[in-house]
Amino acid sequence: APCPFARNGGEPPNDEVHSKGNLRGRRRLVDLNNAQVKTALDNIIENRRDQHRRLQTACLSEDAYYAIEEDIRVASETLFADFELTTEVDVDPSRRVVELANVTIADASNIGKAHFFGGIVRLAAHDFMDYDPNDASGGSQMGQDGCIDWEHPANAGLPGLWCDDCALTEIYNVYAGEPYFLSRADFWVAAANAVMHITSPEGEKLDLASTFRFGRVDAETCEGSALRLPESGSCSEVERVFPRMGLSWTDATALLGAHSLGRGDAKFSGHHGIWANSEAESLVFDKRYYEEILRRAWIPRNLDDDSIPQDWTWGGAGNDEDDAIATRADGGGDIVLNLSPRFMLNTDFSQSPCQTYEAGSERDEAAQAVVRFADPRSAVDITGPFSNNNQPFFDAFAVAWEKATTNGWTNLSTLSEACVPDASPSQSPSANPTKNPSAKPSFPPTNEPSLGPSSSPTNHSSSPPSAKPVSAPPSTNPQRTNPTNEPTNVPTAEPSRTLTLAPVSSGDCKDWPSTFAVDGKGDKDCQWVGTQDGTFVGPDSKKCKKAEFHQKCPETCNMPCGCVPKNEACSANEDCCSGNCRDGGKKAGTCGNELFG
Ligand code: HEM
Repeated sequence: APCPFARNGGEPPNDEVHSKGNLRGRRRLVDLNNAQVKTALDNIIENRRDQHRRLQTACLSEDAYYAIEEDIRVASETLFADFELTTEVDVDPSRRVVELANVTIADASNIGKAHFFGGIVRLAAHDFMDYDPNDASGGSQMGQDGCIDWEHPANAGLPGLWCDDCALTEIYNVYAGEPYFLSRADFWVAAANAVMHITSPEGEKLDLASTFRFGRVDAETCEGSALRLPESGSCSEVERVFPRMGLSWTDATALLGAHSLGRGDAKFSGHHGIWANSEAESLVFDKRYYEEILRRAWIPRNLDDDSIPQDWTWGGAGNDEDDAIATRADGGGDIVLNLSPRFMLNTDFSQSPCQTYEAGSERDEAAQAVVRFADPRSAVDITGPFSNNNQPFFDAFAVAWEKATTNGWTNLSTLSEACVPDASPSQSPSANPTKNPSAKPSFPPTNEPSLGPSSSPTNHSSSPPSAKPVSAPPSTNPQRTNPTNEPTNVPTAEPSRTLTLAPVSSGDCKDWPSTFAVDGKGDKDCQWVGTQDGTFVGPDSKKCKKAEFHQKCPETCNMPCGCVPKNEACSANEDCCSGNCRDGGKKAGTCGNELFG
């Protein structure tokens, strides 16, 4: 074939002459605009890639996949082992002590463990939520490519999970080299799958092995990635990001159920607390997130403080308290003793019936999915009680997760039952890590409950790994799909809800008005329960004073209409929607005052 570097008729250049004066180099530079030359260079690069692919393991076995899970389980148990509290604790008098009697040491340990598990799932999600098939301005369409912007505040907390001496990174180093050559992107998905398998309820384990795919190639840069991630401020962020990823409202709603796991941290996002109802529950991947959305009388939090992002909480005990810090008398360090406040983000609420928009709007699909995933036992009272069946949620999650984690890739490979040793050359490419795969990482036991993503920089480096292992491209030659104009919201068949929606609009907040069962008078809406002029003042309402209402569903926007059920004494520190109401030391029966006053 004619030599692309030759000027005269494609004759091969005289190597001796060229090499002496370094003419070959210069000639190449001169000819870079030549299409023929470009093609030749592309071929050379492509050949190099092929070479790498041949060196890559063509196979990832189920054993290896589950070995990752086992490593993560062992790491979590070692890092966050429950510890015995053998000595007295001195509670810091400057901090309020909350429900001290209810807090166990296991809770303190669970905080760290849930954050470790939650952080792993969040890491995978932050990698895939930057996918945009129509925008390759950052170098690619992004998506699950092992690349996130570590410096950006949107990813705050994650560098404490993925750093040179972080447990998760150490586990990865085992699988980054021979014979696995797993990319970071593949590993983050496998690790998140492992977490969901470990933390889902016994007897209902969510095993995503059958939909797991490997072969993604890592990107080393992804400029602008963090700007593509959703912010927590409003429902429209869900609309900005998820349809772009080819996901439906049902998919988005299912993915957000991952918030049943882990926590928000004032240090990182500014949103502090857990979505679940207890530290122990925040360690479980299940449908509680949807139950919580439906069953609580959510009220806005941090409206008056610009330095803290606004979100939602409810009137449960500990939800508005400071942390209580106990110092171990034996010098073992501080222990956070409070139950974390329960919270929801504005974006979480976009999935809730409480913010259903116009009847027939796309968002209604999300509202209905929330009800379906929560699986209330009664079709009329969707605020509970709920079944123990996680299947509707898990089924939808598996579909959405597969789409989200494979977006933009084709020809990814599935796990094999077993891998046959490959006869192909075994020498690994120089770019690949060479760590001995049989050397399992070890995690020193610790008594501190605060390790993990929330730990201080003294325990974990605050920056991502300086020399991130780079994987060879996979043998299956996966490719990025071409930009497509995928349909934005895929309609899904939904069961119909029995309650009638009559949205009330109030600025950005559109509420689904509560209905109240009024003894002997049928259902009444919040407007009726409020004062005559429509100002909603809860217990000050003339009608509320009769205290003969049963609240059917929570108000979330700006209509704090929560009445005390007839003859119900406020004995428990619970919210109105659970049938009881907060006491908080005040007179029984002042639920509305306590919640909304
Ligand atoms: C609208 C989209 C989303 C928003 C606005 C959002 C926002 C947040 C925020 C503010 C936090 C707290 C972070 C911190 O302070 O440490 C968080 C944590 C978390 N997110 Fe999301 N998220 C979204 C989607 C997702 C998705 C799709 C997943 C997974 C499928 C996910 C999984 C998690 C998990 C597991 C945590 C707990 C992390 C931990 O315990 O460290 N999120 N998210």
